[in-house]
Amino acid sequence: MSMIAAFYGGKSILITGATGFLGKVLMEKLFRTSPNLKVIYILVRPKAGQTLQQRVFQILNSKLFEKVKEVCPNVHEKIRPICADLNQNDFGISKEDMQELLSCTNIIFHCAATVRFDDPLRHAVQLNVTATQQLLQMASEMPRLEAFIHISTAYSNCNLKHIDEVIYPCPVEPKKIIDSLEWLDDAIVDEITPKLIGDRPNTYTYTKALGEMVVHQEGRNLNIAIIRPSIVGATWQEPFPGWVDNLNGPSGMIIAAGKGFLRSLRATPMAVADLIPVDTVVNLTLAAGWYTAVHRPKSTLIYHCTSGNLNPCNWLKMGLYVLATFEKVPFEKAFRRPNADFTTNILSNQYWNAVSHLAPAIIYDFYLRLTGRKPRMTKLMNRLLRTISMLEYFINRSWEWSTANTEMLMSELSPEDQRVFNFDVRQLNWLEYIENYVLGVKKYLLKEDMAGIPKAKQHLKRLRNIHYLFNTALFLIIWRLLIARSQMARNIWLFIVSFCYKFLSYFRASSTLKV
Ligand SMILES: CCCCCCCCCCCCCCCCCCCCCCCCCCCC(=O)SCCNC(=O)CCNC(=O)[C@H](O)C(C)(C)COP(=O)(O)OP(=O)(O)OC[C@H]1O[C@@H](n2cnc3c(N)ncnc32)[C@H](O)[C@@H]1OP(=O)(O)O
Ligand SMILES: NC(=O)C1=CN([C@@H]2O[C@H](COP(=O)(O)OP(=O)(O)OC[C@H]3O[C@@H](n4cnc5c(N)ncnc54)[C@H](OP(=O)(O)O)[C@@H]3O)[C@@H](O)[C@H]2O)C=CC1
Repeated sequence: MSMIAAFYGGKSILITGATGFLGKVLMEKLFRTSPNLKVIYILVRPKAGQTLQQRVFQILNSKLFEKVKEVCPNVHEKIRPICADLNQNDFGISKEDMQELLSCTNIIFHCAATVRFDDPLRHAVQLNVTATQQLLQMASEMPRLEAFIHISTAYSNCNLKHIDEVIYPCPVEPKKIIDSLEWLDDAIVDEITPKLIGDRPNTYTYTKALGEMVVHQEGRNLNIAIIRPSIVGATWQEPFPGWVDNLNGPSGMIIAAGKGFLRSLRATPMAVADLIPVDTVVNLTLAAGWYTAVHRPKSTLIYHCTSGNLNPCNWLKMGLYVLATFEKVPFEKAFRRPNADFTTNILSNQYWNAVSHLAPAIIYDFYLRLTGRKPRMTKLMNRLLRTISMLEYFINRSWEWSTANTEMLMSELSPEDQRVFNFDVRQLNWLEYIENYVLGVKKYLLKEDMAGIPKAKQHLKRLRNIHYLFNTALFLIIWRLLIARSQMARNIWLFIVSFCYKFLSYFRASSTLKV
């Protein structure tokens, strides 16, 4: 019997960010392995014209939850959506709901965050810092609380090269930042943002670091653990391989490469591609929840959930695995054939951006205009280039994360728990994982049918022929222009023609002699 699964039985669990990528997988695993848990409270906001109930209904009826329904048929009764917006005071939770949460919650998993790299500082602080502070305040009023698990990111200290499982202080206290944002106007905040974030690349990593500091300072009387995952990717094993539902991190890039939009990338081929499957993060999170509640460590433990030091893979290998998978399972209606290069040089990257990205987009838009349609490719390409420029920081560096706490936790698990809540990334086969990831992107993000693969292959063949034809025509035009203008080009041309003629004559003569 799994001790961890048994521990969550009968518990009331509060999850923030349950409608997000990680939150959904966390909820699924909890219901599947501890179907006798009492209730999962989820803080949800109405969104995109959908009520809370509609959002929950959609999640529970998705493919991800198919297995859950077999082991926990009354899952609808065990999930309790609570209307909440983490940007509001007291999260805008009604008095009755708040009362229930305060008196019943046993475990908190705080996953909600803004993961956008370009969020204005004010918004990122509101969600990643102030909301965390408010949740800690709530937690301190919960008499039955056994553990508070905060999800951070391994990149919260990406300004360092070697990162230990400790909290690194930020120069300006989070409280001071929160206070000053109350009276500073947006223009001044924008002006001081680069100074505040310092050598971090964006407001996301900076505010996640501030969030950790808040947890450390204001959660002293609570049983807390912090999980720091690196780049979270599709599921590895559970509930099935390759599940993914948003474009963050590599998923968007896999689509862009598979559809032939992304043809070159400024990336360091040998830098470590620190991907971690979402189900691995969830297993570690649940194990940490159990350990924190049962063993009550004296200080806040931080767990690095990374792959680089245990089972490293670099961007070159990952890129080649992705490209190899496109050969077997191509995406439909590609713009160009998937084929990409990594470059580390900024100038050559700009050249390839112009030649491989912008020029084909402009030519295609010209064709759309000619055929009376609205041009859209250049706009799309510029958006993609902007996204890539924000990811470049992460694909041109390597970090070393120590994993002593994570390894300690693994050793504390029974053999059964090591199997059910497996977070040993050493067992991961990257090629197999990437194949399933690409397949998952095709199925769950692009909603493409496997029956369309022969047609997609046919389409790629057509694109290859167009590519050859285009290159040949371009070569001939340039050559013709050169011959018209340069004596040297004419001489080379005459030399090639006479050489070919002599070669053919010799070949013909020798074959006549043989007969
Ligand atoms: C030498 C030889 C080599 C040969 C081999 C070469 C092979 C190369 C093949 C290439 C194969 C590729 C596979 C490898 C991938 C490499 C890249 C991997 C990148 C990894 C990055 C890791 C970062 C990790 C950081 C830390 C991790 C975390 O803690 S947080 C999680 C990460 N967070 C994010 O990823 C958020 C990023 N997103 C944003 O910040 C914003 O969305 C944005 C700034 C990117 C865009 O903002 P904007 O306001 O313009 O648009 P928005 O409204 O958000 O969306 C507009 C449309 O764009 C779509 N979208 C959104 N995000 C992405 C995305 N990441 N990728 C693609 N598209 C995206 C969005 O859905 C919208 O679409 P529509 O609705 O259709 O308009
Ligand atoms: N994805 C990754 O690569 C990594 C993620 N992480 C961390 O993991 C955690 C989960 O990330 P992930 O699941 O990928 O992110 P998602 O963007 O998929 O999910 C974010 C969640 O936060 C919720 N949320 C955002 N704003 C509010 C708000 N104002 N009120 C209520 N809820 C809100 C979202 O709700 P809604 O659906 O309503 O928008 C959603 O449920 C985050 O803390 C992130 O920092 C760490 C490392 C890597």
